[in-house]
Amino acid sequence: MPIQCSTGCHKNAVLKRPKTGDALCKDCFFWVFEEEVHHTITAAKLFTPDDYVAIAASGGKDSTVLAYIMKLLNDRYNYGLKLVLLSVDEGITGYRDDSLETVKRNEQQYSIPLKIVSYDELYGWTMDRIVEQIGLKNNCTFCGVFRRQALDRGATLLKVDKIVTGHNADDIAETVIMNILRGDIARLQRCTAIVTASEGTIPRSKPFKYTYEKEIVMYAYFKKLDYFSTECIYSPNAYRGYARAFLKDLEKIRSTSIIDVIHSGECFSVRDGVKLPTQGICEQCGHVSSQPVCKACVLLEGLNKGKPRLGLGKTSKIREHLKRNDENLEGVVASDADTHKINIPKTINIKQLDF
Ligand SMILES: Nc1ncnc2c1ncn2[C@@H]1O[C@H](COP(=O)(O)OP(=O)(O)OP(=O)(O)O)[C@@H](O)[C@H]1O
Repeated sequence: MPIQCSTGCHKNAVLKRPKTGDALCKDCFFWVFEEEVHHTITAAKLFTPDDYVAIAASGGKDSTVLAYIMKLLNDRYNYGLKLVLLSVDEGITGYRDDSLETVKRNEQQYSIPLKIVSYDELYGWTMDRIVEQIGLKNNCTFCGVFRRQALDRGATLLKVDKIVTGHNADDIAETVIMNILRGDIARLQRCTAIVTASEGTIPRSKPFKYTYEKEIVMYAYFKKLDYFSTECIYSPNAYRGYARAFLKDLEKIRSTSIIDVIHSGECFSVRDGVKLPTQGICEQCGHVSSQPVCKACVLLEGLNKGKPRLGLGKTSKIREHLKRNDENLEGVVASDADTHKINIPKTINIKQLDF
């Protein structure tokens, strides 16, 4: 016998909400999903009228749903935002070129203009070439550091006021766990912030901070959104994979685990007097950095000097060498043994969800 939607709308339920366990029909699910994101946006005052906002768009499920919902809420609630899609082409043949085709279709489907910046034009390197140098291990470090800066650079070119990313509640909870396991209190303090903004950078926010990944997948599925679902061919998911697996296990026992971990992260505070890194400007490229030379410049220097592992080891030592323009970098370059990898799939198959 069909189960009725728990809102009392008299329609049949088609899903069980992962966040609350409620049985809902499609329309009521769409409504609660959209209203929760609207609540997150308004409660945190993420935007002001006339803001020009770049949606960081990879073509994946999170940023595709984000682009769709930003447009929907902007129209429904008259936020008064001017929207633009901003994509970074990391130069990964057979992956990013295909996902960018999806973003190009989204540009037409949602009538939001698109700007693409590439690692090749910004750094003179594509990820394909970086992987040729460094191999599959550690390549995510390059990609993550370069992408962060590339988004900033693209946003500066566009002269936007704000950037939004599709980071969801699961991503944030994983980051909390990773920072605890690494004892990284500086990042632990920052990682749950819904807006990150340091002087001289364009503020970034996460409207999906409280949105479960499973619900984003369901929303995209029932709305039949056009998104790219293949995993990155170079990403074995590194350390994050362990945190992800741990969180998924917790979620099976207790559905609120994701939000609970985020709340725990928010409750941490650093004792007065504990020294934390301060943000400054990179001496080489002028971008924001907590070190005299930013990580992107250190990594680039290594690539250009034919020492791609530079920057993967103890960064303080490497920066000293860079300062002295030291050509002999032996002994400061990380070995393969410094990293641990695990292969855990990131996408959720909608058929595996518990309806
Ligand atoms: N190449 C890119 N260009 C623009 N934005 C990106 C790119 N890669 C990632 N992002 C932004 O960072 C967010 C988190 O990226 P992550 O790599 O964790 O992917 P994800 O969780 O699979 O998200 P998505 O489903 O949107 O790809 C994305 O939602 C998007 O907003």
